[in-house]
Amino acid sequence: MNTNVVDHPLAAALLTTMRDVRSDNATFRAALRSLTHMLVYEAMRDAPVEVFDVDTPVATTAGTRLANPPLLVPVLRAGLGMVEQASALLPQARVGFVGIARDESTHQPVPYLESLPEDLSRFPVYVLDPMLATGGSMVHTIDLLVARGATDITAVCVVAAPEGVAALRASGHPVRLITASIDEGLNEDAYIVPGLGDAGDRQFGPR
Ligand SMILES: O=P(O)(O)OC[C@H]1O[C@H](OP(=O)(O)OP(=O)(O)O)[C@H](O)[C@@H]1O
Ligand SMILES: O=c1cc[nH]c(=O)[nH]1
Ligand SMILES: [Mg+2]
Repeated sequence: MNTNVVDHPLAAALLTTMRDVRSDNATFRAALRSLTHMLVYEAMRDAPVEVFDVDTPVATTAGTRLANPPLLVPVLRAGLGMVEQASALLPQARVGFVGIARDESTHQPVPYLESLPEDLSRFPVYVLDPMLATGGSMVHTIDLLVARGATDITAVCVVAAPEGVAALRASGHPVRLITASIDEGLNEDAYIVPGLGDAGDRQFGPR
């Protein structure tokens, strides 16, 4: 599995704002939006383009556009804070939704929403979720995508735990990972250390 840790001072500063326990909900959401911009920008670096003629006010020249705009899939709730910025960068992208809430005691993913196109065999798919902890929620999401024919999947996560990276790899699914950090690991509550807490709660308040 290909893993790309975005190494950039601006990304590191935004991640620091998100980690900081003193950042309020609005500050956290704003930093997540800006960091999503950087992660998606990096994730799309090698996206195939097609060339077409475009008329400037002066001449005709070669323009480019994405050959195959992706499907964006935010994992609710926390992934909602990433989708507006990703859509702004990719105005032709379609958006599907998956809702999963981790069980606090078992740490297993509990799915509650699935709204996806029937056939994903034609789309690159970008899954948006700030946190990859045990990997259970991401692997469940990717199971859904693969069942609909997806073969080109990118997980865009702000923070990943080594355990989550290993789970993604072990799933054997066709996925690559873009993240701003691979942290130390998980604590006894399966929270990422040092992490940033509960990314859903920090944007929207406790469930
Ligand atoms: O890798 P895992 O161990 O599955 O944990 C990661 C999941 O936990 C968080 O969601 P959460 O269940 O807290 O739901 P929320 O977004 O509604 O807060 C996060 O946004 C991921 O979806
Ligand atoms: O650290 C963690 C782990 C799971 N979900 C979160 O939001 N944060
Ligand atoms: Mg949460």
